[in-house]
Amino acid sequence: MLDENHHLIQCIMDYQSKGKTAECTQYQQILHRNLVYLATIADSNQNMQSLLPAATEQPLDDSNFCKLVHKCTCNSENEALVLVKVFEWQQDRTEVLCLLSITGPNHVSMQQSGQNTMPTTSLSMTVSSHGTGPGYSHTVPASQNVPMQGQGSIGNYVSRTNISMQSNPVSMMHQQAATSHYNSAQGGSQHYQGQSSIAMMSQSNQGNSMMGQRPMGPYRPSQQGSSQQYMGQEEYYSEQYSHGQGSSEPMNQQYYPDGHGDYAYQQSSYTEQSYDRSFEDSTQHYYEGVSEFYTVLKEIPSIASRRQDTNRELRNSKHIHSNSTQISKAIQDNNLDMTRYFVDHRRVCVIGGHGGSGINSFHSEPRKEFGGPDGGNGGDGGHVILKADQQIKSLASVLPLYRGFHGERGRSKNCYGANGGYTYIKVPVGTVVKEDCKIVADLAQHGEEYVAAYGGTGGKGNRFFLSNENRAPMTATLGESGFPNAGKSSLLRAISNAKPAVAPYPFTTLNPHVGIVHYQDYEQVAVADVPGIIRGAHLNRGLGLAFLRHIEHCRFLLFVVDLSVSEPWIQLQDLKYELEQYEEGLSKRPHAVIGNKIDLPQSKANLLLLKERVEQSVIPLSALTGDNLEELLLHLRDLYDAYVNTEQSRKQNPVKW
Ligand SMILES: Nc1nc2c(ncn2[C@@H]2O[C@H](COP(=O)(O)OP(=O)(O)OP(=O)(O)O)[C@@H](O)[C@H]2O)c(=O)[nH]1
Ligand SMILES: [Mg+2]
Repeated sequence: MLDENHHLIQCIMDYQSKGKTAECTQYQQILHRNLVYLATIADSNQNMQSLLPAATEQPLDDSNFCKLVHKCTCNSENEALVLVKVFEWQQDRTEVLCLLSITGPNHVSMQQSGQNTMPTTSLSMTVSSHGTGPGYSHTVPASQNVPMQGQGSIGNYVSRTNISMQSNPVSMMHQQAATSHYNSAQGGSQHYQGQSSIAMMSQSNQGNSMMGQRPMGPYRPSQQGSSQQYMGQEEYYSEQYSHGQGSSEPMNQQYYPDGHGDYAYQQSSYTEQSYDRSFEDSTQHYYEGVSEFYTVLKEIPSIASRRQDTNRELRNSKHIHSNSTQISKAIQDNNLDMTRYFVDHRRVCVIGGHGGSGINSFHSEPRKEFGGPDGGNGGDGGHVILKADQQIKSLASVLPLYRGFHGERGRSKNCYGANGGYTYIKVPVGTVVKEDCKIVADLAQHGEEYVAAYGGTGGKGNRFFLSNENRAPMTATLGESGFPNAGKSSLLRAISNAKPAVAPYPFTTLNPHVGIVHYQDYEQVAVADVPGIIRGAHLNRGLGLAFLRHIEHCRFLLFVVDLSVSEPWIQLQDLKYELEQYEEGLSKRPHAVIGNKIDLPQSKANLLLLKERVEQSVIPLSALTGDNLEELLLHLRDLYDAYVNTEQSRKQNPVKW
């Protein structure tokens, strides 16, 4: 890649000196893609991220940008440090999108954890999600907006996942390209702040990235064109193919219109059966007809995918297509050897759409000045979904990065924001999807789907927080990740016969629920599941803390935190802080910290970090699978016995259920 960038930069500088702006722009765009690609790798690499702040050079202007990249790229071959600045080319060209640092030693580890551990052509995608829960539907007449200010829910959460995809051999060129092992990128970072509670307490939650494990909900019609992105992609390809057929390629040959044609170049008589040809035959056939400006070159596979992108960019240029001889010469002059490979392995970063924000609005009209809150909820962010399609024959059309559509913000008159549409990524039948080196999906049938990134939950409008206690709530939450809460209700269901509602969105539980835990010696402990608490709850944000009065008489507390999100200790800190604000000393009652969702892949790492940061022991468990519930029950009993002993030593009768 660096080698390739080096060529590109030389071309750009050449063209600049010759005043050929069109060509120059074209190459700049290609270079930009490469750099964004590098940035994607950096994004998934902690080592590199940690280096980013160190590289704070001032933004460069258009004239010296290329020189900087040139210099840095050249340095990279001999020196330990490479700095690459990625600029926004289309606009003012001075905005630094990303600073990328690669050091020699770290580079090695980066390769291991990231891109270069991929055997051949691979890609990384980033994913983030945000969404909304269900809301109330109120019919409210005309209203007027009151100046509103959405109050942040507890934190921003971005679920980011790197996925490795392998297309199972269809035939043809797989033998060389594919290898038997794949390493997916490290899971990206997630930023989540939350709390959780048992009297049971836990924060109204965001976030988990159990993308592969959450059952996919029923289809929603695509509102912003779930398939828009893909369609756009198709348009992109079909456009370039039509150019491709224009002047430089034989008339009796055509590309598949679905993207794999990029590599599966065929003659019109070429049928599906042709895929069963031997590798050599196919290869030979493959390069027929493109010899005009593509030279067959054996190159390292990891560069091949980038060359394909470059190749695609070049062919996409009307200017270049109008003068194929010129581009052919340009490629040869600059040693830009283009090779096509069957793409059977991609690393993709997918980011779910953000949930729209809820709004804070009050209804008002003549003779009805105080009509009450009517701020609608935000819409859910759109999922990013991989879908097996038998028309797709390779992963060539899969891009390195997909972002879901965002949900719309809520409006006054209790109008809910529209949900973000789904984004579909079409992949060949037989595609295997991996996250963190684990196979999470095998799309073996046409039409099978895998939700790679969930859209986030939209925020709640202030209408949601209307209650008898608060007739004029000023709270509205921002759109965020729509991932489930910490699992307090799930836990109560697991350890008792209580059946509180469980759902993958915040504020599922609106009122405290009590369940009874039975022990073999007929002792019983009552456990209360309370609504989630968000940061600022003591200021009446979210559902406030009013419900905590129900648990003021609880003798001990169970703090349930979601281990599947990053920095779970922040959930704990926030929760304790809010309790302390509600009643001094409340957070210091005898308590236990429960790390829920230990069944999720990223939880184990988070558990270690959490244990380092909290003094008391943490009980890791999974309310879903029942893992380690015994430890909780024993600890609960210890807390209970300690309470009983304390009361008895004070010659008081312990309160028993
Ligand atoms: N993978 C996994 N998912 C879990 C676990 N516990 C709960 N969940 C899921 O997390 C989501 C939220 O669970 P709830 O029990 O409703 O969470 P809560 O803390 O009660 O949420 P609120 O009532 O909204 O505050 C649900 O989709 C559960 O299936 C667990 O141990 N592992
Ligand atoms: Mg609940």
